Amino acid sequence: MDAPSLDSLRQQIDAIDGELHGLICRRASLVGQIAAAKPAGGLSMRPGREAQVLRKRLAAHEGEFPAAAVYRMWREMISAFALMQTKDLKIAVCRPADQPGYWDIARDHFGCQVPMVAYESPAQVLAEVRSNPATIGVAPAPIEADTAPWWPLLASGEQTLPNIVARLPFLTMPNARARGLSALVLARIEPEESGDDRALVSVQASTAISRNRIAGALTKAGLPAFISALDQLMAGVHHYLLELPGVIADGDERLRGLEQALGLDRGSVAAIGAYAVPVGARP
Ligand SMILES: C=C(O[C@@H]1C=C(C(=O)O)C=C[C@H]1O)C(=O)O
Repeated sequence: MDAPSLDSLRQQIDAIDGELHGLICRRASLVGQIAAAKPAGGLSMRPGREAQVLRKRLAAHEGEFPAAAVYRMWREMISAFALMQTKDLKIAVCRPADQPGYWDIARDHFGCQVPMVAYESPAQVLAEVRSNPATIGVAPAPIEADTAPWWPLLASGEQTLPNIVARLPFLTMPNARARGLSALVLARIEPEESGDDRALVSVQASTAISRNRIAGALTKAGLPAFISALDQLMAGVHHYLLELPGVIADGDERLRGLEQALGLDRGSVAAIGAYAVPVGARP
């Protein structure tokens, strides 16, 4: 049998494009119905649900077409749908002059439609998020070498403070600048379960606490063992950032138990968010 002509192959591609486009429009109208059922005002974004949708696509993917391209296409759709639901959605990105990679990370996640604005420091990003409930922040993920960590600012419990709701990149894009960078997403919504998550708990103390003591206190409070514990000293106060499996709400009584087990005042321990565990690098 003769190989099909280029014309006929292109006709098949045209037919597929028509179907794909039609399906995207159908998806959009379902998102419209979901949006109508959500409470008015505030952010429509559901980071846990988004992570589930993306994990499902990546797990089901096979063939030569790159998984990263599938991922990027879904991110573009989901972000456009998020903007359809929250018209004044905006992304405030901490993109220091010498770190352009954070811009790529944000754009790979939030796509080409949602307005993005660059700021020099995490404190500026936080201020933007606090001044507008429809602004989402992107700030460098904490590292111990940081001399002015931003995450302790999330622990005061004030009304306009956001939560950490995602970690980026969820999937590393092959052509992103500065691969290896990680960022956290800040938004004024509660973190939600995706099925594989890390809760972030901040502990403030006037004296140093050993990792062993933290581990013992977590057990005593009925909390799971920490996966990592970052230790930062700022203005004479020790700040610990604990990563625990799952999602922990700020009102969780076990956090009060942790304060007691560590002999700390009420308010010294705070849940500052959670993120869906990224799938990492895939071709
Ligand atoms: C459609 C929804 O709104 C947003 C868009 C999503 C999508 O396009 O799949 C998923 C989660 C939300 O961020 C939803 O809440 O399900």
